[in-house]
Amino acid sequence: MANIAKIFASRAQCVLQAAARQPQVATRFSSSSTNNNWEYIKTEVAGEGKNVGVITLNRPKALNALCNGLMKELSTALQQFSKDKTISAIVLTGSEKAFAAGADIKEMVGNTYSQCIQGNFLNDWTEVARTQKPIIAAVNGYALGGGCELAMMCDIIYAGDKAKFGQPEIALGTIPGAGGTQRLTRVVGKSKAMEMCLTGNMIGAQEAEKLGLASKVVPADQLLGEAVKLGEKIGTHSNLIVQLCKEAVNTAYETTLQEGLKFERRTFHATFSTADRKEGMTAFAEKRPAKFTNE
Ligand SMILES: C=C(C)C(=O)SCCNC(=O)CCNC(=O)[C@H](O)C(C)(C)COP(=O)(O)OP(=O)(O)OC[C@H]1O[C@@H](n2cnc3c(N)ncnc32)[C@H](O)[C@@H]1OP(=O)(O)O
Repeated sequence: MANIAKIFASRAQCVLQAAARQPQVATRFSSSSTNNNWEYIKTEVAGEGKNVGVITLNRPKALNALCNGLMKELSTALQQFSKDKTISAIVLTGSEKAFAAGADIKEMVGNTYSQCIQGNFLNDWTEVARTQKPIIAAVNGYALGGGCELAMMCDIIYAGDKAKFGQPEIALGTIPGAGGTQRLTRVVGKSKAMEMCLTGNMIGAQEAEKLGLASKVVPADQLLGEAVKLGEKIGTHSNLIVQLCKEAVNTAYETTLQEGLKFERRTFHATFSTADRKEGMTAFAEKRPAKFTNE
């Protein structure tokens, strides 16, 4: 028992991310501190405290179809924001017409079975789901196929009121390959996931919210601002504890209830090895705002 507590405590120390956070105010963007030598994406930092990393998929002519080059840039940008101690949360967005219209059909049309197997096609997309910091998908327009799967790899989905989600791979003679049959089913249940995957029919933003796929629907032109505000709100808390909390929620999708409850309990116990847990509770008792140090 003591050993397990120690493992979790040391893990808590290992994932330490120091960052100065600022209170939530208006949304502000700046690209000055980020690398913008990208071909398929744009990156910037946003928020009053410049602690929200924003990645915009930027391949408008192909409705942000997720070609290899785009996915490689996305992975790199996610890794950069993950390592950046000033960043508390990441927003991933696209254009007003398309978050992403799926994997690039023209790029994969000539793929053979042996190439897919030997290259483990689409495996590198999992970088998104492996990211330790919270990622908010801000979805306007089409999120289809790999686009819907990409949104579901994020932690929270905010949808613009014209967003459309779907898994249309069946119409191409294939099936979802990056989580569409798995993550979607866990979120919306078998009947709806089966209907979407077997027909290729899209659902709108309101229905996505009703089903729990999106947590909020906002007017399209306010979407990015709302997503950044959410990132800023998350950033007012300890980055360290946010990371542990994200891991605990994600564990609910990976394991049995009993194992998940055990993981949660031990992670909860591990927070008692952190300075931020002590500070959070002390600040409450002293009726003052907490000053987290991510330790
Ligand atoms: C993980 C896997 C296996 C997958 O994701 S498979 C792909 C799943 N996604 C899809 O099947 C959606 C494919 N796209 C579409 O059905 C239609 O483009 C939409 C989204 C309904 C939009 O329709 P429209 O508004 O009429 O735009 P449309 O003219 O089709 O698209 C604009 C351009 O983007 C291109 N494009 C759109 N989606 C694309 C995709 N997934 N891959 C490659 N190119 C794509 C399209 O070919 C066109 O290019 P061009 O102007 O050179 O002809």
